[in-house]
Amino acid sequence: MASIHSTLSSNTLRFALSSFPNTNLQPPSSHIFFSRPLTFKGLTVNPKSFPAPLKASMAGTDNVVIEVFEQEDLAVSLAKYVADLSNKFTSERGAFTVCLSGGSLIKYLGKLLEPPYYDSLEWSKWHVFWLDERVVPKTHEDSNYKLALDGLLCKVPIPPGNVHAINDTLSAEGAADDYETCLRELVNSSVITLSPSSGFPKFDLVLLGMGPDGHVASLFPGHPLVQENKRWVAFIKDSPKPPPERITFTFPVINASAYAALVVTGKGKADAVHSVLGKSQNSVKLPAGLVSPEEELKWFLDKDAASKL
Ligand SMILES: O=C(O)[C@H](O)[C@@H](O)[C@H](O)[C@H](O)COP(=O)(O)O
Repeated sequence: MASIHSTLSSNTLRFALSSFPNTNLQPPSSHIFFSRPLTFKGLTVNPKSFPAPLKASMAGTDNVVIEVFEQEDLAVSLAKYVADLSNKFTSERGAFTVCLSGGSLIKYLGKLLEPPYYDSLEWSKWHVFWLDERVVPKTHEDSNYKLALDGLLCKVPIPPGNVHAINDTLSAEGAADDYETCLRELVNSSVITLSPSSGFPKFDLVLLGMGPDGHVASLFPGHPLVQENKRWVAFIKDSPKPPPERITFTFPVINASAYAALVVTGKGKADAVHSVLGKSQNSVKLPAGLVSPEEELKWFLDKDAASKL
């Protein structure tokens, strides 16, 4: 504590800690840091003035990293994060299982197509899944598969057999069942491991966006699916965000993952970010506040999304 006071102005410290009502400056290990000097409420936060790392804790989540970026730096840092995990898992176990969401996330992954990542990553060992998918044909503009295919997957040498999309000829119920069966087969063939503690599939990395209402994947605030604790993959026919019919991984699957990244940008997300990370956390947690992977959760925020912290 003394060393933190010696390196931070008290106002800056108060800002950092006010984001974490349950802050505990000892372990466990959550870090708040900034890639560049940023101004919050008239205060300039200089990354160099932060001890590395500033430790804090959040209720229910032991290992959370929150990083606030200038817009152009977010994609650079996200690419490095994904690449580091790809290197870790491909060398440790010969495969990297990564789950994508829809929305703006795909555009932020674009730096993976540039040096040094495009040539250095072991794309052939990637297995790609969707945390949630809209029940539309794969060629439809609403398809998360199409979004990822056009923006990323068609540009990298991932074997087509390692790209695990939903069966778009089935109903929402059928597609959810079929996708869960696909995951179980990949567990049997050891592509996906199982979490020893929960028995749910343990993906290496899940990449999430968050809606302005605090939803993640297709798990929306107040929807009964948020409580689903048996299924691996569930279906929804009344999604508040169109289109209404979707399939989604459930929270036990999201939270059995090793690493999770929440990529959240724009002023429209500032209230939800504040509800999840800010001082007065909602008593009823928004879905984004329930994300708690086994190893680490990292928030990639831009200044606008973090503007109410
Ligand atoms: O299929 C979907 O609708 C997404 O998976 C959804 O969960 C998305 O990730 C968020 O709504 C954030 O989207 P934006 O980043 O575009 O706001």
